[in-house]
Order: sequence, then structure tokens, then C-alpha cells
Amino acid sequence: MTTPADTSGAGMPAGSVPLTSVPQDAPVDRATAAARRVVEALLLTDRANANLERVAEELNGIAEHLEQHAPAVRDRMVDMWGGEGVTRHDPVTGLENAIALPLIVYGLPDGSVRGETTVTIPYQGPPGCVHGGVSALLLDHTLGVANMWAGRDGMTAQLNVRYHRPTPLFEPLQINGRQESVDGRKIRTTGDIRTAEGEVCVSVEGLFVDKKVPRPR
Ligand SMILES: CCCCC/C=C\C/C=C\C/C=C\C/C=C\CCCC(=O)SCCNC(=O)CCNC(=O)[C@H](O)C(C)(C)COP(=O)(O)OP(=O)(O)OC[C@H]1O[C@@H](n2cnc3c(N)ncnc32)[C@H](O)[C@@H]1OP(=O)(O)O
Repeated sequence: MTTPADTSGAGMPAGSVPLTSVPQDAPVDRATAAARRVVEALLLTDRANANLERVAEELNGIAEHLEQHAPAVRDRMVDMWGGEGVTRHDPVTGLENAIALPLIVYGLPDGSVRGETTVTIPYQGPPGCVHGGVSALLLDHTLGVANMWAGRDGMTAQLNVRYHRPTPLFEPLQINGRQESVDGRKIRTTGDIRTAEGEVCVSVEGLFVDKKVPRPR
């Protein structure tokens, strides 16, 4: 799947801080990274010669093992929403979520946020391009993080997405977000996806409303 272009934040302006989870040398991170490899490899492998019967059997064996060791979903959700777990499971930045790209989002000293990622085959829309829904997902989440960084956040009420040009797969992309204004409970936030050359592929304007869904306890 995708790999962040830079997990150290070295490409970010001085004083930037990671706001989402960063990779750890933990078995769950390694297992999830392996699952991402499997998803990509399944799309790329030779349909006729990769012994997919055996692959299916082995993968089902792994799934059964994991299911046998799973606590009740309710209990897992309490765990997921506690402490540092929060940003480890979401579908954009979650390093424990095999469908997450993953993306690491940094808070910049100027109050905005930025992430870098390279999107690959599992997220293809038009040939060689990122699926538009995936771009919207990346931006919705990044705007949410921008709101957290700015100190006032809420739920997405509207996301207006403008697709300027096809977003390329296999190239480093910059995902930007910035809180623009707060008016009572209404928060307005903007963002974009740019190529390494600075070309804007997608831009968004979001309206967020300050409302919280209670965390599972
Ligand atoms: C995932 C992690 C979360 C937290 C983690 C914590 C730390 C982690 C750190 C980093 C990670 C950070 C962030 C995570 C990033 C992203 C999160 C993902 C975002 C989402 O994935 S989120 C799911 C999708 N989202 C929904 O599922 C919303 C469903 N919806 C509702 O829940 C309600 O619909 C709501 C709340 C929108 C409003 O309801 P409400 O009853 O609270 O408010 P009310 O209706 O009174 O409106 C008050 C004023 O807003 C205006 N207004 C309302 N809605 C409007 C609309 N659509 N268009 C235009 N104006 C609107 C009214 O007109 C009024 O305006 P006025 O005051 O001027 O009259």
C-alpha cells in the first residue's frame, strides 16, 4: 500500500510535531505492515501462477487465529479509544489499521498541518491516478487534525471537494490543512493535495460543527 515519504518529519519545517501515530517497532505494527504488503501483492501477483488456492487457505488460517484471540468488540473499542490508541486505528493514519494508507500528519509552527505520502495500487481510481474518494478521505481526516492542532475541532458537516487535475499514484504527495475561522460552533477549514512540484491536484473547503460523540468506556 502506501508508505509515508518521510516518517522522521525531516522534510517538515523546523519545530513541526507529529500529531498522529508514528511507527513503532511493535509486533502489531509489523503484522499490520505485512498485511498491507499482502493487499498490494494480491493485486500485483500473477493470477495464473501464484498458487492462489494455497494463499487463500493460509490467509484464512491467519484470520482464524486472530479471531480466536479477539476479545468482545465492545472491549476492544474501549481499548482503541483510550490514551495513545486513538490515532493508531483510524483508516487514514492508523498504523494498526491495514487499510490506512498510512499517513503521518505534522503540526507546523504556523498553525497549519501537513502530511506526505505516496499512494499506490490499492487506491487507484483512473489509470495511474488516486481514486477521488481516497483523496477526499485523506483531506477530511487531515482537516480534522488541523482543527485539533488549532485547538477547536468538531464533526464534518460539509466537505466541498474540487478536483483540479488527476492525482498521480507512485509520487510523493503533500496533504495540507489549515483552520481558517471559528464562528460559534461552526469551524471552517481548508486543505489541498499537491505534487512534489507544488501543483494543486485537489482542494477542499470543510465546515465542521463542534460536537463530540462520546468515547466508548
Ligand atoms: C478519529 C479521531 C477523533 C478524535 C481523536 C482525538 C485526538 C486525536 C488526534 C488527532 C486526530 C484528529 C482528528 C481526527 C480527524 C478526523 C475525524 C474524522 C471526521 C469525521 O469523519 S466526522 C464523521 C462525519 N460527520 C458526521 O457524521 C456528522 C453527522 N452530522 C451531525 O452529527 C450533525 O448534523 C452536526 C454535528 C453536523 C450538526 O448537528 P448539531 O445538532 O450539533 O448542530 P445544529 O444542527 O444545531 O447546527 C449548528 C450550526 O451549524 C449549522 N450546520 C449544521 N450542519 C450543517 C451542514 N451540514 N451544512 C451547513 N450548516 C450546517 C447549522 O445551521 C447551525 O448554524 P447556526 O448556528 O448559524 O444556525
